[in-house]
Amino acid sequence: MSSFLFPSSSPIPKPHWRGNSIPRPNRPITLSLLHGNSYSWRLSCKLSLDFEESVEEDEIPQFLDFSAEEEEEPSLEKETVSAPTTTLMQRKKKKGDEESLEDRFKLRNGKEVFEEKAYLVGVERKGDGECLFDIEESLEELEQLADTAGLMVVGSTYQKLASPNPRTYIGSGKVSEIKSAINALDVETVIFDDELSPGQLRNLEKAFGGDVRVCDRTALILDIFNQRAATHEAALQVALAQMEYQLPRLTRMWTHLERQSGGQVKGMGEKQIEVDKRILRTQIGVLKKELESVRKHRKQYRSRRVAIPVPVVSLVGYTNAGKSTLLNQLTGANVLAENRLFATLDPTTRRVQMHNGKEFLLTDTVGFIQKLPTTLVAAFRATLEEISESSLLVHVVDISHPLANQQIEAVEKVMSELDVSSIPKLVVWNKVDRVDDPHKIKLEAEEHGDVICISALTGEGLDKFCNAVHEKLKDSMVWVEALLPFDKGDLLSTIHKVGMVKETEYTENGTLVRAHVPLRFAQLLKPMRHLVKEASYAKKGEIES
Ligand SMILES: Nc1nc2c(ncn2[C@@H]2O[C@H](COP(=O)(O)OP(=O)(O)OP(=O)(O)O)[C@@H](O)[C@H]2O)c(=O)[nH]1
Ligand SMILES: [Mg+2]
Repeated sequence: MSSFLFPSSSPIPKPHWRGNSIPRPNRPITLSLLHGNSYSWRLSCKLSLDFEESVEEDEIPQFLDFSAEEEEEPSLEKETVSAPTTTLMQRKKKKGDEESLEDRFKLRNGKEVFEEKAYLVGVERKGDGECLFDIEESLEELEQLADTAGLMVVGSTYQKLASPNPRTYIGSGKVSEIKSAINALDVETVIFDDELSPGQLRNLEKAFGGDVRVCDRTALILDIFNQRAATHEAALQVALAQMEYQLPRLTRMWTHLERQSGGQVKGMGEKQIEVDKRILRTQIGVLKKELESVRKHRKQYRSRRVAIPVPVVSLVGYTNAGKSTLLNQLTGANVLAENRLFATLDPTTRRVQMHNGKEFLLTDTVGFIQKLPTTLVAAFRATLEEISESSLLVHVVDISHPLANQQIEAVEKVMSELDVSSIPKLVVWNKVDRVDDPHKIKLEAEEHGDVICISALTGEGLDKFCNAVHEKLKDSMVWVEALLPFDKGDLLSTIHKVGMVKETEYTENGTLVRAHVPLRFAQLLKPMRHLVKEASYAKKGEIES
């Protein structure tokens, strides 16, 4: 566990342990520490249990179930036992369905997670032209997100409203309807398609009863990012985004104090909330400092890369569009590419060598999604800054997706927030092997003019893609004439690799090159460009005399 998330002295989390299987001697068991009130926090660790005495099979508890009470905790903490712990046990006993419960532990993102039953809820805003996806499409995507997070979606509903209800997001009738569905379908988590305010979250939890976890799209995405974070920097960024999300939502945690004491300690809960918030703010500060130092290191690495005059091309696009598959195809890299959302969080850069000997660096990075949480965009800004330093942006589109147009718009919306409008762009329609009528799609692409059709999976169109990249890179190159002395043969071969050579001429003082080269490289060639001027002045002088 990352110690910055839940230091043992912090009263913020309500740790709640769940074991994944029936404990038996010498059999490894995975314990998951779940946060009681939010879906956002989870830690898993594997351990083996030693039984001190032999016990009969039927005496062995069917599921390990620890609450924070068993640990040395401050007394305030002891009073807050997470409700879902008992729910899971009761539910299991109630159903008597031991095996099916064990079956619900699934491997997700390399981690074992308990596949909770989830119910999805959305609101369609009447007359809202802002929304790119209609409500059913948005809920479908939410289902994919839930699946990626390791949840089992058992139902969904939505309501058309002029604007979401400020108290409960949905109307009271809908709340009752969902309550019935919770009972009928044995729902453990209700996920809302929009970010809920702290008040809405609290009221909904109250309305559904303590057993049910209520979370929103943002918490779900943060949870996926948390599961996916593979590097230290990504983990820090996600933890920061989670804490920023959590900060205004701390309010509900201590309200039980007032309830339990019949109001005698009124105000105590509020005091504790302030303490919690202060602790969380301190942790946020520590995280930010740690992130800064990690970033400093990455910057150093990047500046070393900048010294290499190879143009950088960044792949951007909606999550699952095929960016990593394209990088893998072109470079033989081994970036995880799979049919789940947010497979990639960290930027990966590889060198692409084209058939004609030209080279460029290709960077794959985190995918976008509609309603991307602002806390995440802010936390990942540094990672996304890599994009703003590229010579070319390649927007990868999954053209086989029924919502390709909406996805394009969603990507453009995020890009407009990133201040990259000055960088040349190339649009690539990927997965042409999956469309019903590839011929029609290719004709459409031709009509658009600036679109390349490819299949990153089969390799179709990749040569055309590389040529288009090279042509586009010319936009970010500058025209130079340089006289390279004969002992600078290495520079000449670099110009051939990264630039576009129009002509070379061998003179008695060296090779005269006329070419388009990346701006950074043009600066490196400055002394040799002066040589051209000097040579032409000298020539002019000779003619005149
Ligand atoms: N049929 C087909 N499938 C593809 C193609 N390109 C990618 N895929 C599949 O689409 C899924 C997503 O591919 P990724 O490369 O992981 O997508 P990504 O854009 O990197 O996704 P994120 O990292 O989540 O942003 C994988 O199952 C790929 O095999 C293609 O050209 N044709
Ligand atoms: Mg990827």
